[in-house]
Amino acid sequence: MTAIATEDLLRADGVTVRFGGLTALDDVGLRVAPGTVVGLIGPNGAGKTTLFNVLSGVLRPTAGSLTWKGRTVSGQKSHRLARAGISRTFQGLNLFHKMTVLDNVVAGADRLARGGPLSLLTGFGHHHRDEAELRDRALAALERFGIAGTAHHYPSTLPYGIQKQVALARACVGAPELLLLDEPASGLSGKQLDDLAAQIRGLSEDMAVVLVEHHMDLVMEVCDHIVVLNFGKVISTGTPDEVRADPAVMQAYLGTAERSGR
Ligand SMILES: Nc1ncnc2c1ncn2[C@@H]1O[C@H](COP(=O)(O)OP(=O)(O)OP(=O)(O)O)[C@@H](O)[C@H]1O
Repeated sequence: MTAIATEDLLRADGVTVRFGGLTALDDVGLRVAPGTVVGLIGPNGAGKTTLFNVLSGVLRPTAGSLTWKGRTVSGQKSHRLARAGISRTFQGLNLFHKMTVLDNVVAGADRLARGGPLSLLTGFGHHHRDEAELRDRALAALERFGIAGTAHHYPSTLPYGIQKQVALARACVGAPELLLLDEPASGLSGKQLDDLAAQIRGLSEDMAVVLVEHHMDLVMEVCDHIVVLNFGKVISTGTPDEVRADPAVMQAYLGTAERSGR
């Protein structure tokens, strides 16, 4: 590990990902300062999910580096990054459907277990005090997200909007310093979207947030800074107003609409 002086919580430099002959990300850089909400946008296939997978350790980039709180963490696996304080949600929610809501959220608190990561799930290094404390934490998280009444239900029996809140509670219960949100607005509408915007701003008081999202109103409302990808390259960065006014961004989205005949 190399320590460097930085005010960024997370920093990605020169990230390139190739899948065979396809370059999904090409020399991409990203910086996330503590307490900020960073939006990652771009047309379908731009590389947003691929970058998320790199930032959360799911995917090892072909080239480039990742720095967390001034230390290089390139190539570290997702459980190590989660333990370090980087948490994420998934487009498909990835809830454990054979576990209750409460147990799903307890699993998210694993990084705080004294017995070490995965001790609660595997029983290895299991600590009874851990279990009681982490259940209390999980219950508090369910209350914070307004879904305490669902604690003993199974996720698949709940409406989609509530399942999304369970996934969010699971991602936040371990007190991460960075939360990666993958399309949190998908499948939501009306008041749910307003509530989500308020929720993201509220979360950013405790942690930095990086948001992949197609819902532009939400992105423009909650983000401090936006990075725009197209065909794997960063084509624009700036405040919501700067990005909105950038002709390159409009062209990227128009180009996509023209290609799909919209
Ligand atoms: N595992 C993979 N193997 C091969 N190609 C992949 C793989 N994952 C992604 N790609 C390709 O990489 C490019 C970027 O995909 P990615 O899913 O990151 O885009 P995206 O911006 O998240 O798109 P969307 O908004 O539709 O979710 C696409 O051309 C995609 O087909």
